[in-house]
Amino acid sequence: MTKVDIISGFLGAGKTTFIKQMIDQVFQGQKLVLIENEFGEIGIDGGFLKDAGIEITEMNSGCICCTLVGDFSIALKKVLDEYTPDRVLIEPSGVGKLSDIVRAVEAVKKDAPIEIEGRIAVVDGKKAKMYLKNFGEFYKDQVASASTIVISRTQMMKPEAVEECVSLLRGENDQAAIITTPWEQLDADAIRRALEHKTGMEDLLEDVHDHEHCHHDHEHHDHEHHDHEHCCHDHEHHDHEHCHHDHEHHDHEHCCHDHHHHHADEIFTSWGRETAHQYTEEELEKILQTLSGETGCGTVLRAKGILCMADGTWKQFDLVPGEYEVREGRADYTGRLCVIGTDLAQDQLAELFHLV
Ligand SMILES: Nc1nc2c(ncn2[C@@H]2O[C@H](COP(=O)(O)OP(=O)(O)OP(=O)(O)O)[C@@H](O)[C@H]2O)c(=O)[nH]1
Repeated sequence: MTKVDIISGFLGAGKTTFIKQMIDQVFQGQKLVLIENEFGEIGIDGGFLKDAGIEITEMNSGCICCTLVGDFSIALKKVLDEYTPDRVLIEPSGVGKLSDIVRAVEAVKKDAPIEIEGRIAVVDGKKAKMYLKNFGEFYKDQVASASTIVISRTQMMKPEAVEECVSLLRGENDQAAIITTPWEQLDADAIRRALEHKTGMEDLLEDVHDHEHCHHDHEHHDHEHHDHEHCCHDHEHHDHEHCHHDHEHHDHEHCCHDHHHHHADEIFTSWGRETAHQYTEEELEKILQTLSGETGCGTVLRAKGILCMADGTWKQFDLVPGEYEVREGRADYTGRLCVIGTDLAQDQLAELFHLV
């Protein structure tokens, strides 16, 4: 019997980081295959997992959604035949719907001995509210379809903000185990318990408490709402809000008429480049600062890349709104970068990265 875990989560939520932690702590000694489906991305994450001896299959032909469910089922079957793994980890694109992937995996059950263990949604705790509001169609599906919700970045959040986030998520899913503990404090047993979702009596009581709390919270914390908006770039928020009226409308339709829903590529676009351009540290810093804030290039939701620096070293970067990280990287065959968002102005992005 091959176990299957699906690790969904919006753009930049922390899926890859959490998968890495699970591989290190929870799935040691198991024969693993990771199936990744990135949205318009050049595979930038793969390196460390390959080093760890994990077999990686990338599905880059498009976002696994209703139209690709059949293709995905075939790809999964192929992986099962080829590697006979103990466990398959599936990392869908950030804008994929968890329910679509579950359906695709379920379809393989009749042909192969598999069992879905974890339906995981990784959620960036600092952005859950904004994203639920602005990208509800994709976001809600991930949260609502999950058996375990993993909140990232809780170590950077005030306890009240974590509680508020839990309440919001509970509003979409009152069954899932919700991991609120900062990841560096999580050990294998804690993760395993959450994945198996074996809640003891105390956990159950806590759930009830959280749930009650949730309604209460919704009613009275408008001021908190503004705080949150503020930390996630007010301007962007308004942009999103603007475009979201439409989405909300369709969201509603989605509930009633499934065929009216959006495909990820109708809403999100990606821009990627390979480049031999060499950047100074200051240049890169400035670009990332611009990109994580008011870009004037559209709404940037995610960017990552690996670039050659003027001093011959390589730097890898990861960016979500309001936050970015630069790490030492290993030389690649050339520099590569990718930006995902809505209404992206590609020419301006090229200019920002000095690629015109
Ligand atoms: N400090 C901290 N950083 C985190 C946490 N989760 C994610 N990150 C950072 O957020 C960035 C994005 O994390 P990834 O694991 O690549 O996110 P992802 O969901 O795989 O992103 P996609 O590539 O869009 O699918 C990285 O820079 C991570 O180091 C967390 O809990 N704490």
